[in-house]
Amino acid sequence: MALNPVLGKLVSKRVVLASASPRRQEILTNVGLRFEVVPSWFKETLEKSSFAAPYEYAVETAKQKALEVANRMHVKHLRTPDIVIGADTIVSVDEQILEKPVDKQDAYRMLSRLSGKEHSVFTGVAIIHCSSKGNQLETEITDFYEETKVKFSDLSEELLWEYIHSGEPMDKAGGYGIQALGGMLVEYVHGDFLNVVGFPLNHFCKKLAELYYPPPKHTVQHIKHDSIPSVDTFENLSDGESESSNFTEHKGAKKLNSSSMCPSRPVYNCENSSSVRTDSMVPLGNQNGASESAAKLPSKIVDLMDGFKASKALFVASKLKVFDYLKTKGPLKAVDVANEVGTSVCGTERLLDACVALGLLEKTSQGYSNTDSANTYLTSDGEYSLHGYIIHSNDHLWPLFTNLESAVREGSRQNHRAFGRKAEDLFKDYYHSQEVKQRFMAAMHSIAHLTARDVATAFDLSQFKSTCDLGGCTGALAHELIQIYPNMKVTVFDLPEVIANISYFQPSEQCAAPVTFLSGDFFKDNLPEADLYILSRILHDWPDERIHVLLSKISAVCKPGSALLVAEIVLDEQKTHPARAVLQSLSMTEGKQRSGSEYKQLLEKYGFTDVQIKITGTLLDAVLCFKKNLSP
Ligand SMILES: Cc1cn([C@H]2C[C@H](O)[C@@H](COP(=O)(O)OP(=O)(O)OP(=O)(O)O)O2)c(=O)[nH]c1=O
Repeated sequence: MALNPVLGKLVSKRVVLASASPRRQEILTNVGLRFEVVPSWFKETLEKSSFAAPYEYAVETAKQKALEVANRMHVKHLRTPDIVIGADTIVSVDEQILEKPVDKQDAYRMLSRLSGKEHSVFTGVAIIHCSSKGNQLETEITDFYEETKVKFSDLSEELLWEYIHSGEPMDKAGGYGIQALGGMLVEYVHGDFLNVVGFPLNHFCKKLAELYYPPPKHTVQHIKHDSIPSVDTFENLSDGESESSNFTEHKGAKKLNSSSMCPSRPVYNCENSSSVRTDSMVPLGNQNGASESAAKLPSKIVDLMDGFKASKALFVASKLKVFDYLKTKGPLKAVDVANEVGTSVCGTERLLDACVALGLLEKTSQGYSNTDSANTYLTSDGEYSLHGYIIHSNDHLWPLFTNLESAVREGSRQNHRAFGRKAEDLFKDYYHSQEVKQRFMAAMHSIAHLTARDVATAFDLSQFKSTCDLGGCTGALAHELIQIYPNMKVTVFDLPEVIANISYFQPSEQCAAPVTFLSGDFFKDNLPEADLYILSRILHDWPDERIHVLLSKISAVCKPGSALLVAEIVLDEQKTHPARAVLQSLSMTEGKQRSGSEYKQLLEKYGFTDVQIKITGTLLDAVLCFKKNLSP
């Protein structure tokens, strides 16, 4: 399926996501969809027993969520969106529908029902194409659902309550979040994982493809609703009235007079429920009146043109500690954030809205708050905080990249232009002031901590009793190695100015076998003895002559059978992917990124053999090789 062209069809449209779910926002943002978020006020109170199947309930709720937003925007704000997307996720077990728990007891009730069993997660989705004729809102509704089967292990009471007390279950259907701690409860998943998290992206894209690239006319069932009934929050409605009005709604077309709000509570008649499903509806071409043959928007190029603005918005919000304030005090209005941070209200509001557009924050009537991933990655104390690396990117890489044109013209690093001093030696530059040193260490720590598990588990390292992480900085990888291989003794070997500053980065709980930190310069000093040496994110930074010194020393100290683990981004053989590595090269260090065969060649040159390369698919790949046994 050609994904980009499908989503590209939405670029020129005003798309609204009628959902407060940060997960849905994240899933759609991640694939580059641009949309506004207008959470629906529709109360999820449809009578469940009146639906023949659980998915019908989810589809109808999704539809009503989207219709409420479309209608509200049209009537109250006179801003008719082109497309409104609504979704509803439910868990179904033993014919019962579970939504979000109302309290901890309710979460307990739900999770104990799911324990040891398979259940279904249904997400209903409604895509509503809107247009405005005179005073009237006209809509065409496409809806569908996706089912994923999930099986839980048997959950002990202790585990169950510990999970409930984590707070995670409360805003999630069925009382669990598969994408986080709840993942530990799950034995298997059959079907679309993202469907469980709240949005069936694959089915959504297929649906868009059907809508925008319809098959030849004779195979398409084309149904047009002239309009849909106005929907309010369905709170004060009489059953009798609503039932009759909704029966006709199921049949299809009805005129909407958007100026007269006419609340109605949809109740499914099971026999007729299938007539409501409008999977095969096709919108009547481009609702903005633009010709279909107009030039296609090059969305990738447009994204690249805007990319620097997005990066800078992230950097500035991080630097101002917006995510930290929102984590502890959110939701906050723009004026409150401005007061906390000491910035202008209008500038702060623009920045916060930009962060919402980028999927980093969410916005509701109570104010702005962090998305889950902002809490995890963007706060300075987040579990996998990237704050240090983001600040390094803003303060160090940004000025260098501002001079990229000169860097390309001259083929050299631009420290003199960016910082008024030459990069005589890469690390002398980083360590010239205490502040810069700490910033650099925080940056290295955040990436090392995030990638530690991938590097430590890329190969089974349990055979090695002693390991030396050369240039291991704060010990993030070393601590992970000890967690995974409790019998391993790990030494971090790094410059004295680094070792003097590591205390801030040590994990609070003491490991049974602590990491040993040793000061030294791996180019000049004797290396400690070890069965396994590690060079993580080192080789790409140094020129060939320095690498020659380093690898010769490691090779000399390595006993036959000992090994060297190199963690780097390994380029493909064409040396153009992954883009992260290629873009990193633009900072013009004297070192370079290498392909798998180049690493193999390099390591074999220094007496290493049996070179194995593991492409992890994450931020760092791993290369393991062994010191050649002496010939008999
Ligand atoms: C089962 C499961 C659900 N969920 C979430 C997805 C949905 O956000 C939520 C179900 O509630 P929904 O009512 O579908 O959505 P919502 O209240 O979050 O947002 P809105 O009504 O504004 O659209 O549960 C997970 O995040 N992980 C899971 O594993």
